[in-house]
Amino acid sequence: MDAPTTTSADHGTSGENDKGGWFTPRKQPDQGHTASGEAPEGTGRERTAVPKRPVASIRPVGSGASRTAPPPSATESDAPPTERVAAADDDPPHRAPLPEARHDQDPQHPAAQGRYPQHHAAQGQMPQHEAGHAHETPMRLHLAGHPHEGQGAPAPAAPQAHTQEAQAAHRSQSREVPAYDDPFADHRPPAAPADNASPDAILIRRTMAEVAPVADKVTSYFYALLFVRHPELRGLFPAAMDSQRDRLLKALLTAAEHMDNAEVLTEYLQHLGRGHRKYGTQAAHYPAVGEALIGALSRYATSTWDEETEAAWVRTYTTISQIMIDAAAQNERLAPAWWHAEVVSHDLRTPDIAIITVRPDQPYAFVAGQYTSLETPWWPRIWRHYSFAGAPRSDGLLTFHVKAVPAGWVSNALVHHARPGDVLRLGPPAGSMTVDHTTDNGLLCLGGGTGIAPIKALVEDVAEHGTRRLVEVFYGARTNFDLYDIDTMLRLQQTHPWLSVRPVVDDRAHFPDAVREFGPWYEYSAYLSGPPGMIRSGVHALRGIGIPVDRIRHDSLEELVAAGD
Ligand SMILES: NC(=O)C1=CN([C@@H]2O[C@H](COP(=O)(O)OP(=O)(O)OC[C@H]3O[C@@H](n4cnc5c(N)ncnc54)[C@H](O)[C@@H]3O)[C@@H](O)[C@H]2O)C=CC1
Repeated sequence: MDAPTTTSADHGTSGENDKGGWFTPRKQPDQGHTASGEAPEGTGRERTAVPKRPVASIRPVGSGASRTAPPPSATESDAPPTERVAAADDDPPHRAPLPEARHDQDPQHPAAQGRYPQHHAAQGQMPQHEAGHAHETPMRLHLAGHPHEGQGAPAPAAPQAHTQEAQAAHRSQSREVPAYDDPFADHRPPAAPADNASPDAILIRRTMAEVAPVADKVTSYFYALLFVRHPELRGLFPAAMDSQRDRLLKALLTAAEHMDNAEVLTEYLQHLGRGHRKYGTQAAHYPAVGEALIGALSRYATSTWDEETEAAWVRTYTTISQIMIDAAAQNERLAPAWWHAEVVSHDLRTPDIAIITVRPDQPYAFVAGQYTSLETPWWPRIWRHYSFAGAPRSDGLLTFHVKAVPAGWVSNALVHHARPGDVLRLGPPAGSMTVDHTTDNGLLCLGGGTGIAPIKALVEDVAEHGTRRLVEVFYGARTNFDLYDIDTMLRLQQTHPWLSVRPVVDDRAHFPDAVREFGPWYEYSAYLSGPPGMIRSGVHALRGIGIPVDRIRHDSLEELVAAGD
């Protein structure tokens, strides 16, 4: 997924715990993992030496109370904040009494003569490939409903070892919890009736309703307050605070709004807390963020803000931050905050799509279908999401499919500048679009464009488990040329008799409709990966052919929609 994650955020830094913030986390922060060794910014062919890890990342945490306050963490200096908001240095608003943190409430070119049918899946022989795109072996495509008859099961493969931590992380992610961001974006529950909502939730929602029309102003003011009061935090943010800057604020507000949905919220916040380790976020940063949050809300919710409301926000933010802090602390024992990964191969498949393989500096456990966040040396602190284009490998290498999109900083750097020897940074694996090995349902997979990457991983995962499961892959592209990885998919089809691959060329965005011509799909679980619009129409098409929503998996639409790079 080429979805940006977190150019912003979140994380401030530094805060010394005893500096009079209105909120003091109950647990004192552990020594943080600050971002360090950032490569010089540039757009050219700078080569970057592998930065040294500043701190051993894995260590016991102990109880929160046993942790000690960290030294100031900002190791990078950056441009001063450009956001200026009137009264940014106003006196802080009236503060409600500090609450105790409530730990107990933790809650994818064949040649142009290709004959892939337009708007429906291909049948018959594949056209030959153009020069530079590998083999010319015509391959016969299966017809839906027949490809698996009389075919044997694939040879069992050795089970892939995963670390306890990766498995735990995988288990912990339900469909209801997108990997990042708004946990309710794809499955937004109906708002709890006012009389079922907690008193704090009612006050929180009242504030949210008032500030909604001026959300942009609240966002600007929030960051201005944060950086003016805590300029040391600015270095943890990207040099350019673009449209993604509000992801932290948005996440916090979303969480606050759904405080009554403790189960989903807790899982979301724990993931959010773990994910923020790669930014160098420390427990002591949370008060600064909380102050800015309250400051911005109180400034713009003028007609509804009162002591009671502020107290509700303080309690709510305290709970939110404590869950994130605890989750990050627990994760410190299990995994590094981030990994360095050296580019070992760079295969430019089309003028704007590259298949990039990297070697992490430490073991990197993940589950097929997941994705990671990735930072390049050219654009420090700008992270983007990419899916692993394969199941875990014994040599530990990881592969990504990257399409350079207009104005895409990270994607253009990766496609047009990255070369073997360059060193990237990776965040932890995330995502729940993974194979459920507890059933023997068939897999109906739709991969649009570079969205074919995680679909390939799912196919490899099924192959490694050695079970007889039918896998039907529809590979959508706007032109034949855009089927940049069809060779690989067809080779997999030749190897695995249970696998059927159907390229679907369509430039009118009707790709998902192809599945309607095949089936039936009653005994299948569906997996969707591609542009947001494809996901939406795909879900619609799949539900229309009788696949229940709980058997349809895809990554967070919220993240895909946010993809600008
Ligand atoms: N690189 C990666 O690891 C991953 C990328 N993605 C996402 O996949 C997308 C790939 O973009 P491109 O390769 O430029 O894809 P694209 O825009 O060329 O579209 C790919 C296919 O989806 C169909 N499609 C596009 N919009 C549609 C709509 N609204 N309704 C129905 N069908 C539609 C197209 O007709 C085509 O068949 C990006 O949004 C990326 O974020 C998703 C998962 C992994």
